[in-house]
Amino acid sequence: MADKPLLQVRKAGIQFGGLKAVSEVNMEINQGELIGLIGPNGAGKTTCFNLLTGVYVPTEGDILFNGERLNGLPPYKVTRKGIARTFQNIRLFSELSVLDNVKVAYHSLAKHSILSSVFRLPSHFSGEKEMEEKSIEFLKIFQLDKLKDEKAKNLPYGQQRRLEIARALAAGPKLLLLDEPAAGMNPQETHELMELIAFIRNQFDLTILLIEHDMKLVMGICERIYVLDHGQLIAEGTPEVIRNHPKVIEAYLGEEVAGDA
Ligand SMILES: Nc1ncnc2c1ncn2[C@@H]1O[C@H](COP(=O)(O)OP(=O)(O)OP(=O)(O)O)[C@@H](O)[C@H]1O
Repeated sequence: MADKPLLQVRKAGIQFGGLKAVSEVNMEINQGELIGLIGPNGAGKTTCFNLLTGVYVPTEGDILFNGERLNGLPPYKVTRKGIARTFQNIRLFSELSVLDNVKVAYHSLAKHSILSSVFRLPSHFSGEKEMEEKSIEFLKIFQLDKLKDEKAKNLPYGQQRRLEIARALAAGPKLLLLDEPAAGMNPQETHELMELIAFIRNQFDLTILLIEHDMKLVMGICERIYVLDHGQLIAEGTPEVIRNHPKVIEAYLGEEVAGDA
C-alpha cells in the first residue's frame, strides 16, 4: 500500500493586494523524492517556498505535511516539524565561524535546557560537545571541516552555498527546500553540487524540493519537475515530459530548457 505523500499542497496561493503571486498550486511529494520547481523570473517559485515554510500564510488552499495542516504556523515551528530551507540570497551569520553557523542550527533543536546552559550544568557541556561533533560531521560531508574556524563571510561564494545546505541539514529535516543552490557557481562547482545533493538525499533519507535556473542540474537529478508561470502550475512530469511540454517551451520562449547544452 502506498504511503500518503509527505507534502501535499492543495490549491494553495497568496494574494498581495491586487496581485495573485501564487494561485491554486497543487503538489504531491512523496518521501524520498527529489523534485524540481522551475519557472521564468517572477513566476512565484520563492513565494511557494515562503508559503511552505510559514514565511507567508496562504490566502487560499492548504499545505499538509505528514498529513498535518501547516497553514499559519510560524517558520520556526515549521522547521521543527521537519522542513528546512536555504535561501536564494545566502543568509549566513557572516561574522560567525563556519562551525558556529552549523551549531546555531543545532541549538534551535538541542535537547539540553536553557537552565542547564545558564547554570553551566554537566548536561550543558555534554550537549555542547555532542553538538560540536555532529556539526563537524556535517562540515566534513561538505568538505568544509578544514575551514571550520574561518568566518563565513571569508568563504568563496560556492562554499558559502554549501555551508547553507550543511546548516539546513543540521536542523534534521525530512524535507529540504533548496532555493537556487547552484546560483553563482561555476560548471565544476555545479557538477559537484549535483553529486552532493544526490548523496545527501540517500544518506539522510531526505525528500528534496529544489528551485533552480540551471536546467542541466534540474534535468540531471530531479525525478519530477513542477513548472510555474505567472503564479500558476503549467506543467508537471519527468524531465523528459517537461523538456518537450509545449506550455513550458512557450513560457521559456527564447531560453534554454533542454538542459543538455
Ligand atoms: N511580499 C510581497 N509583496 C508583494 N509582492 C510580492 C511579495 N513577494 C513576492 N511578490 C511578487 O510575487 C511574484 C513572484 O515572485 P517570486 O520571487 O516568488 O518569483 P520567483 O519565481 O522566485 O522569481 P525569480 O526566479 O526571479 O527569483 C513577483 O511578481 C513578486 O514581485
